[in-house]
Amino acid sequence: MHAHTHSHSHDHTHDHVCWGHSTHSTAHHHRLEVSNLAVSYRDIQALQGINFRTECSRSMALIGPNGAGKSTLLKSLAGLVRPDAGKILWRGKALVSSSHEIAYLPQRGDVDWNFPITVRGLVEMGRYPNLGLWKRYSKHDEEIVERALTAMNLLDLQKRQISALSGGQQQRTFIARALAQEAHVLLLDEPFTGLDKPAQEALSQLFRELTKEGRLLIASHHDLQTVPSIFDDVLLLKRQQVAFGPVKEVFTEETIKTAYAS
Ligand SMILES: Nc1ncnc2c1ncn2[C@@H]1O[C@H](COP(=O)(O)OP(=O)(O)OP(=O)(O)O)[C@@H](O)[C@H]1O
Repeated sequence: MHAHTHSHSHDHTHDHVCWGHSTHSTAHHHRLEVSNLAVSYRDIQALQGINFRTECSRSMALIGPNGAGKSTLLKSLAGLVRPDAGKILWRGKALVSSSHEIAYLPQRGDVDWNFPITVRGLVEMGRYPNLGLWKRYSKHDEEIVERALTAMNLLDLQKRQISALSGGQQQRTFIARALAQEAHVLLLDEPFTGLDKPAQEALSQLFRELTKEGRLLIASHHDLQTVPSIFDDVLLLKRQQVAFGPVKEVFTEETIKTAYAS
């Protein structure tokens, strides 16, 4: 684990980021390819036959009924669950779970919001994968944390405990941590759940900005109505893949019916 963190710390240059102002575009290298993915928990086949390709600057919704495998797919992309079969390639290589390029935000219910840590403290944790074994938290790290807090409009709240935040503020704190990590790929498990309308609107605006900057966003989502306004692509699933593609093309009455049919 530490060895991975270490080996990744050196390839952290601006040529490798998919956002920013690099003159030679490398965006086409920043592709995520999943082929024939299958995941099971002991005797439960949670997922099989998952196939899709996407890339930086796009956002993708994972849609399906309870137990369809949305969280399982996000966890396998985050390297937290080991697939039984299939491949996950990020930038042409097998995904390494400790890569700082991938950030994972668990479902709200899976987070211990009473854990004693401040907003700033949580965002600073985003720098750890980038530090390597011997490096110290530097001025540069501090600047990145500051920028992430600013971007998420959290400067005024930075000293607050995460337990004393609203749901929307908590989501922004986790996204700020992903920004501090300089993640290219954001994997979010039901980020809109528990947010009121204004907070949802703010979060979808934020999604648009993050993808415009060149990040790849993948989120499980429950509200079918808001899919077209938030996401570019959709993967409908029900333990198996029902459909994948641009929302406009594949998010149809028919595919939705297939995914939700009992
Ligand atoms: N740790 C686990 N051990 C055993 N079975 C699990 C585990 N996690 C998930 N499962 C099972 O795998 C299947 C897929 O679950 P998953 O949580 O991925 O679905 P989901 O689409 O995210 O559901 P929801 O919308 O309810 O969050 C379910 O049948 C679930 O019970």
